[in-house]
Amino acid sequence: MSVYTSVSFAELASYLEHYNVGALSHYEGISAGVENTNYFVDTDQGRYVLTLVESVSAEKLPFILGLVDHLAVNNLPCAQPIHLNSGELFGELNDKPAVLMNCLSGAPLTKPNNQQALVIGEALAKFHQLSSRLPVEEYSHIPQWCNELGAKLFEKLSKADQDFLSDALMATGEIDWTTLPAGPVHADLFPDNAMFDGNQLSGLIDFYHACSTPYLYDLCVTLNAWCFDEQLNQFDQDKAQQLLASYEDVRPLDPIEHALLPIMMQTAALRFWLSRLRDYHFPTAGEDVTQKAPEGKQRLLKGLIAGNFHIN
Ligand SMILES: Nc1ncnc2c1ncn2[C@@H]1O[C@H](COP(=O)(O)OP(=O)(O)OP(=O)(O)O)[C@@H](O)[C@H]1O
Ligand SMILES: N[C@@H](CCO)C(=O)O
Repeated sequence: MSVYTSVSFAELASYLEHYNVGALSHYEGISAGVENTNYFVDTDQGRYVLTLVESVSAEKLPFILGLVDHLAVNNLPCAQPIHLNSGELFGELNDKPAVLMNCLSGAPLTKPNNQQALVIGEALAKFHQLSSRLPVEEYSHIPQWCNELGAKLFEKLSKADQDFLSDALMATGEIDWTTLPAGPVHADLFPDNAMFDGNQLSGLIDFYHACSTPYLYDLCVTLNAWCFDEQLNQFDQDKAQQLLASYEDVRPLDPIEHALLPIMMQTAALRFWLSRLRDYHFPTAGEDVTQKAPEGKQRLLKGLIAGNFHIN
């Protein structure tokens, strides 16, 4: 469970008076998630999810929540922010930006099956089509981000990992990102950020990594996360092909995107190896904090570089 910021019943009850959601009856910390503080909130009108945003600053929230609103209004299944009585999409509670969302049915996935991967490929392509109508804001150049974080982590690594990191940074740094179609993307569409009722997608959640960057990067984050089993160290090529095909049924890739798919999968694996190393070596203090193991992403990156994990 990740609860970095504790909230009392009285504090929450008073905060909810800024919304038209009824009176608080019960609340509990959510036993999942890594970066933000989440609570289930029950009122006499229903169940909601409150997020105290720890991972990004309040200045980024108009972009992030504006994107979610745009997707939801255009019928992409996703959690919808509840407006405060003032019309705002977020408020402040215990010095943290606070977002109240509708509570989706179903559960986040741990081990997605092929049908669910197919559903997510289609949803992601629709996401990209819809977001391409929005302006490119909050552009994120992932290789530069990796370089900066890699430099901070370097001295914490073994000699072998230092050499491995240097080679990976050099190889992934060679992509020309300016040629790739880009726009606002989710950037963290792991199975635990998709709520499913059986094989039906009830909604995408956790948009706090959203930024503008190439759509291909977002697709590769998703392919890596849905098709590589970190425990078994297995890349499911069939599942990856199905996810990619369902994506391309909606939004076919450009030839340049096809050509850069393998190296972009390496970039996406590198990005999450580094962020997990950061969380391990520079942990954020909290009451109860979940971490994900960096080794899984490093094994994925090694397999992608060796050419053992690929999509035909
Ligand atoms: N709108 C929602 N409806 C139902 N459950 C939700 C909703 N939003 C979040 N949850 C629950 O809360 C959990 C944690 O949410 P979330 O993934 O956003 O946390 P996080 O700390 O930002 O995650 P991450 O690990 O990706 O950084 C989810 O796994 C899900 O069980
Ligand atoms: N989805 C990320 C954690 C949150 O960004 C990971 O699995 O490392």
